[in-house]
Amino acid sequence: MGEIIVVGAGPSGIATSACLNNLSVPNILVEREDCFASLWQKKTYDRLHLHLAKEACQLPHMSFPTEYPTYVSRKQFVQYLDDYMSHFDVKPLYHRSVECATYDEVAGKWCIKVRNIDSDEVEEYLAKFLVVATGETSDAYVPEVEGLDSFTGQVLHSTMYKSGENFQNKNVLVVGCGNSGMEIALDLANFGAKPSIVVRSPIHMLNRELMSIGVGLAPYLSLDMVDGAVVLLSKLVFGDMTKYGIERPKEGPFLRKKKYGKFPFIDLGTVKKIKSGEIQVVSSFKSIKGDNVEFEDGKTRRFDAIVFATGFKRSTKKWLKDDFLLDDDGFAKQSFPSHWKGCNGLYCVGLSRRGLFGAGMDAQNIANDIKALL
Ligand SMILES: Cc1cc2nc3c(=O)[nH]c(=O)nc-3n(C[C@H](O)[C@H](O)[C@H](O)COP(=O)(O)OP(=O)(O)OC[C@H]3O[C@@H](n4cnc5c(N)ncnc54)[C@H](O)[C@@H]3O)c2cc1C
Ligand SMILES: NC(=O)C1=CN([C@@H]2O[C@H](COP(=O)(O)OP(=O)(O)OC[C@H]3O[C@@H](n4cnc5c(N)ncnc54)[C@H](OP(=O)(O)O)[C@@H]3O)[C@@H](O)[C@H]2O)C=CC1
Ligand SMILES: O=C(O)C(=O)Cc1c[nH]c2ccccc12
Repeated sequence: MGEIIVVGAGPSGIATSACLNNLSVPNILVEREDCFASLWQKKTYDRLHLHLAKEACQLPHMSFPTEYPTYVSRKQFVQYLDDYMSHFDVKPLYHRSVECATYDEVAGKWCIKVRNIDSDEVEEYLAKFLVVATGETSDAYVPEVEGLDSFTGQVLHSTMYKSGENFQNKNVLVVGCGNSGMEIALDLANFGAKPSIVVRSPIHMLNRELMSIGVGLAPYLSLDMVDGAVVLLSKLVFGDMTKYGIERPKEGPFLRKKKYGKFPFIDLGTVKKIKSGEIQVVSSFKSIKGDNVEFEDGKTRRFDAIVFATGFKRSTKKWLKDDFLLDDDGFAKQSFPSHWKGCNGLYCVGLSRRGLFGAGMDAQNIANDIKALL
């Protein structure tokens, strides 16, 4: 029994539990993995850093240590979260996977079925409030590809990739040119592999400085003006990339993020390696036969490994029996700023494509709302 159940001990769930503890509101935080921030501890690659300045990534009531760099490393971020949990007395129940949550109109409570992965028993919780903090990247997405099961080389999703250490001199196909794919291709090239990356759609190329300019201008200028400035600077910095097989979209990067949730690619050195030929850009592929990949442009090439950096999906709607709070893709259905509050004491945090900063704001809003309702 617990009046408040928070599902997911990533940054969002940790921040929510901390904000509730800060208001002396008891809560139970459940997590399916055996650790907190499992994405950051177990499902991201070694060289990863936060790609927004630390001021835009810290959780409520605790700044990053002053000695931290502007762009915090994965390990530093995990250490910060560990310190944050200790400071706010956040204690997740691990190896608890939520499998069903339904609202009991008569009891006026959420009935939550949680599988204890250690005992394989199903634990049942009744709660007045339910907070969904299961993340935008909770399930790896790998597209169906004709002949993939015939591929003789290594196949992995970006969540399984750690570094290019074991890929030296290997021909590696990276599928997907989001921030994961573009940085994994860079990492492979740095370790002496021979990466090719599939770019199937136009993409914007920014770097940390341009991103910072865009985020800094956003509160003062229209989206059009911010995008205009950032795209002009991007063209000055990166030049025309069409000869390398990369087009820019017609709509600006910040408009695309707002309209489609498409994050701009923030370059950390990939573009230079594409220009030098150390990273080859290839078109979409049609099929796989053994260790040969056939591309839409008719070319066939041999690869030793395929890394699917093809993003994520969400399975929240499979266990959460509610149609108001989340859309079918598992993102907040309502638009900012009231996206975090549902009906019958249901809330979501970190599901509005506004990153860690947005998740922190959601967490504080939810804790304040629940406190006022108790
Ligand atoms: C490679 C990568 C880099 C990123 N870099 C940045 C960045 O620089 N800046 C930024 O703002 N954002 C970044 N993001 C976005 C990312 O979503 C956030 O950084 C952050 O992880 C969101 O925290 P969260 O707690 O909402 O989700 P998550 O960190 O995904 O945590 C969700 C937790 O819920 C648990 N869970 C899921 N389903 C269940 C269930 N049914 N029962 C119990 N537990 C469950 C999961 O195991 C997980 O631990 C990045 C994402 C990726 C993949
Ligand atoms: N802090 C950091 O440095 C990093 C942050 N991130 C963040 O993590 C989140 C997830 O990023 P990421 O893992 O890159 O996932 P994304 O969803 O951002 O990108 C997925 C990519 O895969 C492509 N894709 C999907 N299916 C196919 C297919 N069948 N064939 C070819 N290409 C395909 C997409 O192309 P299309 O657009 O055409 O659909 C897209 O380029 C984002 O918020 C990102 O910003 C990720 C890595 C590093
Ligand atoms: O998911 C990520 O990688 C993020 O950095 C989230 C994010 C929050 N605000 C943004 C503005 C532009 C690009 C990404 C983000």
